[in-house]
Amino acid sequence: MRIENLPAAFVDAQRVLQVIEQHGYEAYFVGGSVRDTLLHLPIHDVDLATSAYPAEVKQLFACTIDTGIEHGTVTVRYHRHSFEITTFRTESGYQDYRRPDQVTFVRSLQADLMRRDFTVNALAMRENGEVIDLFHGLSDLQAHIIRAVGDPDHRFREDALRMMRAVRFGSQLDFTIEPVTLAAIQTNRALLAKIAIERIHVEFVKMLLGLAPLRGLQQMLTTHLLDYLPVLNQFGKQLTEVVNRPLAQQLANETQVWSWLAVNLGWEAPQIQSALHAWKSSKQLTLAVTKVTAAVHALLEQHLTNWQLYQTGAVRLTDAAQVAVALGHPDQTTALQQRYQELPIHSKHDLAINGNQLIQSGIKPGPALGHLLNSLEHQVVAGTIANETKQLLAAANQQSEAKKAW
Ligand SMILES: Nc1ccn([C@@H]2O[C@H](COP(=O)(O)OP(=O)(O)OP(=O)(O)O)[C@@H](O)[C@H]2O)c(=O)n1
Repeated sequence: MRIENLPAAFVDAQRVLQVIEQHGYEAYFVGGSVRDTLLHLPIHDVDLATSAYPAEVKQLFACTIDTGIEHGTVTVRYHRHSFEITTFRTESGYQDYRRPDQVTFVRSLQADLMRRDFTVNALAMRENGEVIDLFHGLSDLQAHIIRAVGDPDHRFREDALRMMRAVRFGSQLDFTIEPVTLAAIQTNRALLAKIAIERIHVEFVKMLLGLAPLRGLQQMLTTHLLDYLPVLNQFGKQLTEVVNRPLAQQLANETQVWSWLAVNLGWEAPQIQSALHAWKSSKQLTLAVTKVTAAVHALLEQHLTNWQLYQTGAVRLTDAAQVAVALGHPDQTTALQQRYQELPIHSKHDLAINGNQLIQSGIKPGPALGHLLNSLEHQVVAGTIANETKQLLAAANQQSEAKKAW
């Protein structure tokens, strides 16, 4: 089959393919961009595969970057776009990091496609939009099936992360995992123990952001992939209940994913922090999830204070409101944003007084001054004092005197 009118993302890449072909090599679009074009989904990166060796590719373009030359990948900069061009290759038994000594460059497209994970990811496309389908990827795409290319045991032994990827694509695309492939996940699950948590993390989050996240979680439970997921492996019983509760709305970002899990699993701040630490998450994400989860709890119990609104911030408030919706509660996004906008201040910088002004008014520098400023911030947010310099100065001096006398 041939795709007419390729999306705009392919235009410069088509020129790159033409250049390679004009020099006598084969070159194709491969991977996710072909799959997603056929599914009419947005395209992220356009990856190219070629029979030319990296050194040969480099000779053809003015601007190239050696992104992974030992694995056969050269990045070509063309009209301000970047394309990863990878020499056809086969790999044997790479587990976590692609080992150059296990990569063999080949001159055949078929050998390259054969070592790819799933049939829907093993499609190639010529510059003119003609699809090359050596492993029945098109019929699986039409039938919404995730199926390993060839023997699933081989594919999973080559890279155990593919077991997570199967579940991820199943949820992301709302596709069914073909039974033999699914059974092979259960058989090979222990191989996941060798995979770096950072890679598992990416797939797990994409899975929960997908169209069918509960089915994905259910598959992690039934195949026992879950046993190899840090911290969550201790929550099998609770997760069994989670998958039976409907998700009223798709989760929209990673903060929402972890907050939704935290609320479902009853995690408080210390548990969130240790779980996200085990999953090697950034401090920024951990802080966001801690705040959003606390806000969701307060929302559900209907006692979200102004101070909590203030501390959570506008973006995280929307995340909290959306997680509450996903949990089946009414949408409070607009009401919360309005309450937030009406707060007298939105950060410490908005306070009509600062430390220097307090010192000039006779208050001694030191930790007590910091406490005093925090207390003024609290009072302004709570609405018990106006955000007005004179009033704040008077209140500060009064509170500082009262402390001294005490
Ligand atoms: N463990 C892996 C990872 C990738 N691939 C192959 O490399 C391609 C590109 O991989 P990647 O960019 O990780 O995924 P995409 O399929 O492009 O999907 P997405 O960008 O949505 O993650 C895949 O389509 C697949 O053919 C594979 O066979 N095994």
